Amino acid sequence: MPQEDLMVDKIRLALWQSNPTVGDIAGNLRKLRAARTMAAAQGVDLLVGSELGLLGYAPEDLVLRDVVLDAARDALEALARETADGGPAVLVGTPWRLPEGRVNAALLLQEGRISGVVVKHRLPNYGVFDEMRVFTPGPLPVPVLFRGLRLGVMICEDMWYPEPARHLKDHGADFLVVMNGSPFDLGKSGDRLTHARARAGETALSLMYVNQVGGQDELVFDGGSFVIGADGDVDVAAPQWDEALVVTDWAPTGPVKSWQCVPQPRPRPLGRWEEIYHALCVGLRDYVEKNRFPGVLLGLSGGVDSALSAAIAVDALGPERVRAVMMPSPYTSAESLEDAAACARLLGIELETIDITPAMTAFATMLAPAFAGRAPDLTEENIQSRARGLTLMALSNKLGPMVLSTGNKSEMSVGYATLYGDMCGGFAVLKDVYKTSVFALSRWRNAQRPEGSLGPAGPVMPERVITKPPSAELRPDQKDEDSLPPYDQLDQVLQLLIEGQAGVVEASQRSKLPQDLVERVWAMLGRAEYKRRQAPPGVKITRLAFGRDRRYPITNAFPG
Ligand SMILES: Nc1ncnc2c1ncn2[C@@H]1O[C@H](COP(=O)(O)OP(=O)(O)OC[C@H]2O[C@@H]([n+]3cccc(C(=O)O)c3)[C@H](O)[C@@H]2O)[C@@H](O)[C@H]1O
Ligand SMILES: Nc1ncnc2c1ncn2[C@@H]1O[C@H](COP(=O)(O)OP(=O)(O)OP(=O)(O)O)[C@@H](O)[C@H]1O
Ligand SMILES: NC(=O)CC[C@H](N)C(=O)O
Repeated sequence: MPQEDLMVDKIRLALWQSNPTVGDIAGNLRKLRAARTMAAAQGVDLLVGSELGLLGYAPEDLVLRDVVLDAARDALEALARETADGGPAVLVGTPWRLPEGRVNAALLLQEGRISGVVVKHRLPNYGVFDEMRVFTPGPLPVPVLFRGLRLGVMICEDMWYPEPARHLKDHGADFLVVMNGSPFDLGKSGDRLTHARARAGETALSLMYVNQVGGQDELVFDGGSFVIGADGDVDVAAPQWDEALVVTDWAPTGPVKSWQCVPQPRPRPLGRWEEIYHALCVGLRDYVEKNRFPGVLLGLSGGVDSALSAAIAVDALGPERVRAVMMPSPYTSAESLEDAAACARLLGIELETIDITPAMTAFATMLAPAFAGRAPDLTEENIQSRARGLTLMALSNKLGPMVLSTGNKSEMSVGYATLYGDMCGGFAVLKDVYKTSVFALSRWRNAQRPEGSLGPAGPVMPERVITKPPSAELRPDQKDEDSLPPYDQLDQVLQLLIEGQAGVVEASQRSKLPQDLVERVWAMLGRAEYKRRQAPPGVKITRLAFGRDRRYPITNAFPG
């Protein structure tokens, strides 16, 4: 019977906002089956997943391996057979092999078979994306048929340009369904809505947007799936930062009988600091869980970076999975000892003390002949930082938790950190957070406990940790501002030079700060590239994070 004759007058679609683990096809399939069972219990006709949901986004070079594609195909064929049970059909994202090459695809599974394949047309190849490297682009998409409906399926980047949606509309799409692996950054949810509204407006079609949630290496996915009407109004919104199965009801309405979704109450939108804090917790939690660490350990100095890193770790993993170590030297102040102890107490974590003075003495003795006649300088300061790094790595080797690195974006920008010292570790949760934001997030967390947190209510660090001048305490009376511009100025200039891509003259004009200060920051930024290449990964939250997003040569003789 022709599909049009089967045309339904209402349909129930479930949006499956899932947190897959990249590469875990069997585990992701298990979760998809569980979601389908839940959807079946609610009378769902079609379950819609996120981009490459079976393998997880972003799979990078994994999809170049034939065994991976074979495993994805076997899993898909098994799931397709299961849809003969009369339960919901499934629209699932997966890498797929076609005669033209390896593609980023969406497969419609219904009535025991694969009934449609849609291929991603626009492969993003900028910023953190490298899809041209591993996939062949498909032609402009045409609708897939489901119970007489023409589903206008697009995959992520395809929604960011007008042609795919227009092509689907020209081929009779009843509404648009977009499957996404769209990572979080500040401002991303606004961008998504702008593009979704543009496509809905141009085609006069409603649009369903399904995104992944969870952390994957440096990327974190906020979910935030939604449905908008052709008028651009948000009818349905899934929560951010959590897995969700959202059941939606659709019917042709209005004078022209266009398919629309029945509106639902929407979750409370998150504020700026709350959103960033969630991103950091989810990014760290999933890195630790998906790489199967029992927990984390970190140096707790009494300073704000390690205090905030510890708070995030406790909120994400629970106090019993976070271990802190105070490693005093002769330069450590009584204030720092008190503040580290107070942080640990407030967070409910164990604080161990391991004095690094014996290591400093041992190195001084070992190096004395080689250093004869030379005055102490930065070398000895870095040895302190390295003694701490070595101690933490030894504890990690012996006991199993991953070392949490505490460096922030301001320090990473200008190289204000010791290679193989405080830069050592597996993951740097604050890597993309400027120091001024570290202060703001600390104040925010002291004032409220985030929803879903495994940490305590109430303040997590003494006020003094936030208000005292930052110091590395590697020599008497040292302050960060002896070597760096004040953080409010430094961060303003860095944001202009990095995210704003401004030149020195423009950054000086826009910040109203002296050009020689901006030149100094620009020089430090360039010189520190070698350190950043050796830095641990961390959660991307800004428009331009270090790592895959910003690739400058280390050896770089371009003047200015
Ligand atoms: N282009 C390049 N490619 C590869 N390697 C390069 C390099 N340039 C230098 N190097 C190597 O790197 C070494 C210099 O780097 P490194 O040993 O790290 O030392 P360095 O950058 O000279 O000093 C560390 C800086 O970080 C500050 N710090 C340390 C610890 C904590 C904090 C804090 O407040 O959080 C701040 C400290 O006050 C100092 O300003 C050189 O001796 C050389 O071996
Ligand atoms: N006395 C210490 N005991 C334990 N860890 C330390 C100590 N000093 C430094 N560290 C570790 O090294 C990291 C870099 O610390 P440092 O004090 O040099 O600068 P910072 O960037 O101001 O960090 P923080 O604000 O946490 O002090 C700290 O975050 C901490 O993890
Ligand atoms: N997976 C993708 O195609 C992501 C690209 C897209 N522009 C986004 O970040 O939302």
